[in-house]
Amino acid sequence: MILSVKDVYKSYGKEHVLRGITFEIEEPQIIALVGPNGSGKSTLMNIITNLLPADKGKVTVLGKNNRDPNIFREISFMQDNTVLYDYLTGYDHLQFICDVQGLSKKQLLATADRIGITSYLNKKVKNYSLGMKQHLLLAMAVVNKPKLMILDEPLNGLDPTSAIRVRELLLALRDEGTTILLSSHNLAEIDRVTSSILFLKKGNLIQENMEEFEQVRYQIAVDKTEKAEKALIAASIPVEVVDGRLHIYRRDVGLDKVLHILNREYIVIDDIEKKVFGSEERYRKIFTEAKADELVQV
Ligand SMILES: Nc1ncnc2c1ncn2[C@@H]1O[C@H](COP(=O)(O)OP(=O)(O)OP(=O)(O)O)[C@@H](O)[C@H]1O
Repeated sequence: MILSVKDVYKSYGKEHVLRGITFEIEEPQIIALVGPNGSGKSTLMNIITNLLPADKGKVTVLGKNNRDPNIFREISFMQDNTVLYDYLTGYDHLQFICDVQGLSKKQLLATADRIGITSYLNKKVKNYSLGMKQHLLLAMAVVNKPKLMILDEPLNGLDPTSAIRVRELLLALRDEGTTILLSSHNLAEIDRVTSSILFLKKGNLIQENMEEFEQVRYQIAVDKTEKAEKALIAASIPVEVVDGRLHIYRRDVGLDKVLHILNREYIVIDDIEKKVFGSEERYRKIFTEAKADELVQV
């Protein structure tokens, strides 16, 4: 078991932020924690890493109680950039972690190189841009080669090139066997990296696998819509016609089969558009349409 969170409650005064959160991560993967501002994502991450005590509940990290300080040899926690010191350099920050954890200078420099921060490693953090700070925080989270990384909004403030780099880094780390629990408001990026999402709503958790809700729909414009629709229905392919375009879900059939049938009927294809219904649509459904009694406690 990589992470087990059991029945965790947390209130600030009368505000009940977490109302019995339970979930487990068994296999290495990237899993996202998603919810509106103030829904309790940072609170949950702080509790998992024992920076904040829960009112009730139990957290086990890599088989150890999260109160065991030794867990930080195998996990890391990337918080927001308020944890950085303006008058220290990036190198100083990394060196501190390396000193505490007995890691070599070679490992420090290799990490800086991997994250792409070598060119500004010796500058003071007060001169860093938001993106540079994010990269330093990531380097600090990676340097001890953790089995579990907990990342609070790692994609915040990154330009598209940096976001692509960080996404590739996260996928590479996952392939190396690292489990990553990350919070993000960037749902398009989440679609690209995660296999599972934990939606936090009103203190409860709704856990969903991307495979289960992600849908791909092809919208095809053809010269003879009615003829195409009949041919597809005759081949038992479910199709809807919306605004003169054929709508077909990938879960029902492969695109190659559809194209084969249209070709066979001498139907000319003007345009094909692929639409992915991912976490953004799911988010909208959960946070704007779902009623409280639809919430599933996992
Ligand atoms: N130390 C604290 N004292 C009192 N209330 C707090 C404290 N920390 C957080 N809260 C409240 O708990 C709720 C959850 O905050 P939290 O920061 O965990 O949310 P979040 O999902 O991480 O938000 P965001 O997406 O904006 O980062 C908010 O209503 C916040 O005001």
